[in-house]
Amino acid sequence: MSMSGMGPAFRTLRTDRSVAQQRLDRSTVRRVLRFARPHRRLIALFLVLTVVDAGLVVVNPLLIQRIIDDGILGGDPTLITLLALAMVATTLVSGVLMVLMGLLSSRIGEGLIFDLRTQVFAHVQRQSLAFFTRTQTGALVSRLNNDVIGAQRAFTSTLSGTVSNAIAVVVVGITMFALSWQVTLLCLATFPFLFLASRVVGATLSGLTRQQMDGNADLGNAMTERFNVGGATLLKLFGRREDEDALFARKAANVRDLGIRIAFVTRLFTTAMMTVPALATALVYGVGGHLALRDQLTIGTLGALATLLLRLLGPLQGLSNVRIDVMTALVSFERVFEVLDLPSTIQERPGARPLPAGSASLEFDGVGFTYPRADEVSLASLETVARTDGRVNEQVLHDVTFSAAPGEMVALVGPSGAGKTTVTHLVARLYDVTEGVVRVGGHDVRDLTLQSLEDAVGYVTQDAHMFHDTVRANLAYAKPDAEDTLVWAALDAARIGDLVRSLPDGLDTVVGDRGYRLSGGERQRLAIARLLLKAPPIVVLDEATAHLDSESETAVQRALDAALAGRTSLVIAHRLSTVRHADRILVLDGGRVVQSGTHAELLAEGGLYADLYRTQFLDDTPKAGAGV
Ligand SMILES: Nc1ncnc2c1ncn2[C@@H]1O[C@H](COP(=O)(O)OP(=O)(O)OP(=O)(O)O)[C@@H](O)[C@H]1O
Repeated sequence: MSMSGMGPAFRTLRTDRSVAQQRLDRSTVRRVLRFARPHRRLIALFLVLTVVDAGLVVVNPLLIQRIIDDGILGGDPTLITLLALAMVATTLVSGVLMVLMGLLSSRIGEGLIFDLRTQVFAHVQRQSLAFFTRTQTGALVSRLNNDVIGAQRAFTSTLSGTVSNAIAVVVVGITMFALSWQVTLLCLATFPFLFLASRVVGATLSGLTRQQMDGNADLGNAMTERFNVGGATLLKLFGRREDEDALFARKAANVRDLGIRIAFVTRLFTTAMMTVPALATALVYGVGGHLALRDQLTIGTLGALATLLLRLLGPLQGLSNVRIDVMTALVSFERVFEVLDLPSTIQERPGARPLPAGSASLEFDGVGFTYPRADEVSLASLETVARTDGRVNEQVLHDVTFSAAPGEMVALVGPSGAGKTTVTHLVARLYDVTEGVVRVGGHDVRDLTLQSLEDAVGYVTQDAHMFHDTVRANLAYAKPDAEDTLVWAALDAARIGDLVRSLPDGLDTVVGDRGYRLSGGERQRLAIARLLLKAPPIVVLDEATAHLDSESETAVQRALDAALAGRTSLVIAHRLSTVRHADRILVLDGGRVVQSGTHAELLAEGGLYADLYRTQFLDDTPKAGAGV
C-alpha cells in the first residue's frame, strides 16, 4: 500500500488523540458496576464457568504431547485410543460450557439493556417541557437505542473477554513455560508489540466511534425532522429538494468517511494481530526444532507447544481488543449517564402535598417569567448545533397579577407575542415562575404534588395532540378505566359523537398523525371530549384561531360551553362570545397586564382593548353570534 493511501489513517492517529485521550473517569466505571449489581449472581456463575473453560484450554495440547511421546513413540496403541477419547471428552465439555456461557451472557446483557432503557425512558419522561423544546427527538431516540445497546454489547464482551482471556493467557503461558522456558520466552518477546498497537488503536477508535455515533444521530435527526407530515410539507412548499439532498449528502458523507477511517484503523490492527502470532509460530518450530534435534525437547512437547501457541492467540487478541471494547462501552455508558444526570428543572418539593379534590381557584401574584437558558435545560449533544448557548433570555412576563374564583372565567387577549401562551404554561408548572407565585386552590403550585396538580388542570391547545391509536385509546388516556358509555357521553357533550358514530370503525378508528385525518375543529372537539373525561376543576384553553365554518363553529362553541361549565377557566380568547362571557378580561402587551375588567368596562375605557376589539373581535361578530 502506498503512503498516500495510508495518509488519512496516520492523520487519524495524530489528530484524534486529543479526543480519545480524554480519560474516562473512575466514577463512570463505579457507576457501571452499580448497574451490574442486580445481576451479580448470574455474573458470578458466568465467571466460574469462564474459569473452568479457560482451564480446559491446556488439556488437549498436553494430551497431544502424551499421545506423541508415550503413545506413538512409546508404541502403546491402547494409550493412544484412551488419550484420543479423553480429547473428545474435553472438547464436548468445553462445547457445553460455551453454550451455557452464551446463555448467561445474553441474560446478563439483555437485563442490563432493560435496566438502562427503562431508566432513561422514565428519566426523560420526567424532564421539563423546556427540555423537549430544545432537544432533537432523533438524537434522544438514538441514545435510547444505539448507546444503550453499545453499552450492553461491550459490557458482556468485556466481561467474558477480559476474564476468560486473562485466565487462558496465564494458564497457557505457565504451561508453555513449564514445557520449554526458552521457546516460551522467545515467543513472548514478540507480544508487547501487540499491546502497544492495541493501546494506540483503542484510543483512536474510541474517539472515532464517538464521532460516528454523533454523526449517525445527526443523520437520524435529519430524517425524523423531514419525514413527518409537517417537515415534508414545508420542504415541498419551499421547493428545497436539491438543498435538502445536498445537506443530507454532507451528513451522510461524514458518517461514510468516519466508517472508512474506523475500518482502516481496525484492519491495520487486525493485520498486526495476525502477523505477530504467525512469526511466533515460526519461532516455535525453528527454535524448538533445533532443541529437539539436540534432544533437549521431545517431539510431543514441540507439538504441544505449537498447539498451545495457537490457543494463546485468541485470548491474546481478545485481551488487546478488551481495551477497545472497554473504551467503547464506557463511551456508550457515559452518553447514557449524561442523559440520566440531567436534572429536571421542574421537580416536586420534598413534603409536597396533594391538592384537595373539588373546585379550585386560580391566582397569579406578581408573576415574572424568563424562559430558562438552553444550558439549564438541555444537553449540547442532543441539540442540532452541538453547543448550548448560555445567553440569558429576555424577561417575557412582568408582574402579572390576577385571580379567578372557583367557576370563574378569565380571558387573555393581546397582540401576538404578548405572552398569553406563556401565562397558560405556568398554571400546571410546564414552566416555573421566576418571580412571584402561581396559586391553585390557594396553594403555591410548587408546594403541590405534580400528580395532583396535573390532575387538577386540563389543557386544550390549538394543535391538540392525538397518539396514533384508536379514538377510544386516546380518550382513555384521560381516564384509563372509562367505560364506553362514559366515552360516548363525553363525545356527545363535545359535539363529536355523531362524527365518530359515522366512522366505519367507530371508537376503534385510528386517529393521530397517520390515522384518520381530523379537521382542526374536529380535533379540538375530540380534545375537549378527552378533557371532559378527565373532568378537571381548572381548564386552560387556547381557542382555535382558524376560521371554522359556522356549523363547526357552533359545535365547537357548544363543546366549549360544556367543557367550561362550572370550572375555573383561563382562556386565550379569539371569539367575541368568549370575551363577552368572561368574568374578567386581561389585556396583555409586552408581557404586562395593561388593562383588566369586563368587556363592557374595557370598551368604555378605550385603549388597547378597544383597538383589539375593532381589529380582532368585531369582524368575528356574525360567527361568534352563532355560537352564543
Ligand atoms: N420556549 C421559549 N423560549 C424562549 N422564549 C420563548 C419561548 N416560547 C416563547 N418565547 C417568547 O416569549 C414571548 C411570548 O410568547 P407567547 O407564545 O407567550 O406569546 P402569545 O401571546 O401566546 O403569542 P401568540 O398569540 O402569537 O401565540 C415571545 O416573545 C416569544 O418569543
